[in-house]
Amino acid sequence: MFDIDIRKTVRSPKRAFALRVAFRTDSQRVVIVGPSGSGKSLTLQAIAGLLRPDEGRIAVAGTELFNSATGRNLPPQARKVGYLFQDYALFPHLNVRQNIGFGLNRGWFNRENSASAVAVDHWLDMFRLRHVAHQRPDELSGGQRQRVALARALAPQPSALLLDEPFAALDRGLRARLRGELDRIQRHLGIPMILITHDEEDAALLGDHVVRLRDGMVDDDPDRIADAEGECDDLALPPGFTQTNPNP
Ligand SMILES: Nc1ncnc2c1ncn2[C@@H]1O[C@H](COP(=O)(O)OP(=O)(O)OP(=O)(O)O)[C@@H](O)[C@H]1O
Repeated sequence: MFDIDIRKTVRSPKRAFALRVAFRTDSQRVVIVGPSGSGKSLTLQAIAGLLRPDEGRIAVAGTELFNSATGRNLPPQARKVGYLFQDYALFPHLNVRQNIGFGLNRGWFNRENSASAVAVDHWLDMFRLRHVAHQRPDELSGGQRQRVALARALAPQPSALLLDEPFAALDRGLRARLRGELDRIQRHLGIPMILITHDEEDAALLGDHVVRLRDGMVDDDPDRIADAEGECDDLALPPGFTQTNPNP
């Protein structure tokens, strides 16, 4: 289902980060977990076609999307992958219905045609959004915004779904509910997905295949990941702060 081998070095003026990620799985449900800065988003961007690897090969659901050896590099729109951004990236001046239909109507100015109207109705019902269909993103709750973004990513019927920290902006209760909802919807649609997260609970429920990243590489030793998550424990306090409870 996913055959990924990405090598990419990204550089900022003071630092270079080397991404060397390879995994292959027949599972439809992949979760990439790892600490901040381990290369999760870069990996997802490379699969979506938003970042060109220096070398490697990317194949999803039997379609080769990138191969440095042959020069194949499908543009993002030809990859047919739905991408859910961390901040959802909804269009602020479009209502829920228009956001979901955006990819179906191909452009800002195209009027909704009857086939896409039926399709949008379907997604509004599936995600329980019909009662807010005419509201704009700033008039929605966090959970509703997340469901609109998911419906918009799924509406063009992509061959795979890529989710960048889909629950990060939500509180714990909502997070658990929407995690369950994504679980049901993925099973219902049978769509291959890769989800990236810091949260082991996401990995436990949604990750039939779990890829652990550290420092840009796949790490098969979970204890080392746990160490990395705790790295900030040893940070010095800022000037003027006193530690009131050194051994909580
Ligand atoms: N365009 C870029 N140019 C230079 N360095 C970059 C660029 N994008 C990301 N990086 C660096 O690459 C590393 C991995 O970034 P990435 O966004 O993939 O991390 P992540 O695991 O998704 O982190 P987080 O969980 O915080 O979102 C980071 O150290 C980051 O600073």
